[in-house]
Amino acid sequence: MTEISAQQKAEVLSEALPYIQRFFDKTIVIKYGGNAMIDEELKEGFASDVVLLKLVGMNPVIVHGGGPQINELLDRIGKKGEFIQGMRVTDAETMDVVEMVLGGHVNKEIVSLINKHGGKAVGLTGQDGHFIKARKMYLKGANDDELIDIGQVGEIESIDPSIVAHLDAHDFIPVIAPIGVDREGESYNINADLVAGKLAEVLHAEKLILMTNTPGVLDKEGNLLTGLTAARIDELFADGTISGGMLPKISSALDAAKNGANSVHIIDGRVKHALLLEVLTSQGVGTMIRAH
Ligand SMILES: Nc1ncnc2c1ncn2[C@@H]1O[C@H](COP(=O)(O)OP(=O)(O)O)[C@@H](O)[C@H]1O
Ligand SMILES: CC(=O)N[C@@H](CCC(=O)OP(=O)(O)O)C(=O)O
Repeated sequence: MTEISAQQKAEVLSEALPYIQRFFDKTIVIKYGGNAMIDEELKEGFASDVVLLKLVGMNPVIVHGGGPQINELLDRIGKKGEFIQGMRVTDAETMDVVEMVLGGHVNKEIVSLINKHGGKAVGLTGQDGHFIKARKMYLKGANDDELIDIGQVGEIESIDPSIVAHLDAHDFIPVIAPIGVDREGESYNINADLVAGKLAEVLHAEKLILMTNTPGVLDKEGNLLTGLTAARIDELFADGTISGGMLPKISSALDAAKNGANSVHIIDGRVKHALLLEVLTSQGVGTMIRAH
């Protein structure tokens, strides 16, 4: 990194003032993808950024993924992770692993890192207070009437925002694992992008930030698309530019942009302090998704 002078440092800090004013007391939903949890330095940087945003008066709400971490544990028990349209095929044994990894290890690691940096993080899954109500999801097949069963995967029926709002109001930082529950108490594995998007809607978030492992959405030549509207997204879906895990990500980003989140961004979580750059500087990185 090139050295910057004391004067330049002061200017960077001063540049944050209008953003702090604009986002004071606003909710920022941050999806921390499993692919962005690469090394300790990045994870520490993420945790300290979250604490900084909270201390300057914003309400960060974290939803985390953990896809690669689930794959790692599946590998260890000799099971291969399988995805269809960006969704994990989840049989009963896989669901146990999902609950262990998302509700256990990954959630607790993020909570503990935030707390180490001086925040007051509280870990939750949708089971807590039944706040994420889910039902079994089926994927659409090639023909419209064909439905694909992918096991214990859920789609969101509703999210009760009150627990998160209570935690925010008392200076806690909610850290949410994407597990939902139905009326019978059955757990469902939900794609974390869907939970983050819906949460941003019900909380009327100022920002939804999806942190992943690409510079943003790329076109077929690999160039970064800095802004996308619904019409352009339809074209990119149709010509196959968007695939795999980017499918649910863009769908939920667009739904959130249409239904209540003020601005929606897909950013590169492999960049150190990507969160601070996005929220507190004019160097917003990645792709911004807009309804129109
Ligand atoms: N057009 C595209 N632009 C960028 N990434 C894409 C695109 N289409 C598919 N992808 C894939 O989507 C991945 C991000 O989704 P995913 O693996 O689910 O990440 P996360 O764990 O962060 O949710 C990228 O690493 C890339 O492989
Ligand atoms: C149904 C489904 O696909 N659930 C995801 C939940 C975790 C997730 O979304 O993690 P990333 O954000 O790191 O991809 C999974 O099992 O991998």
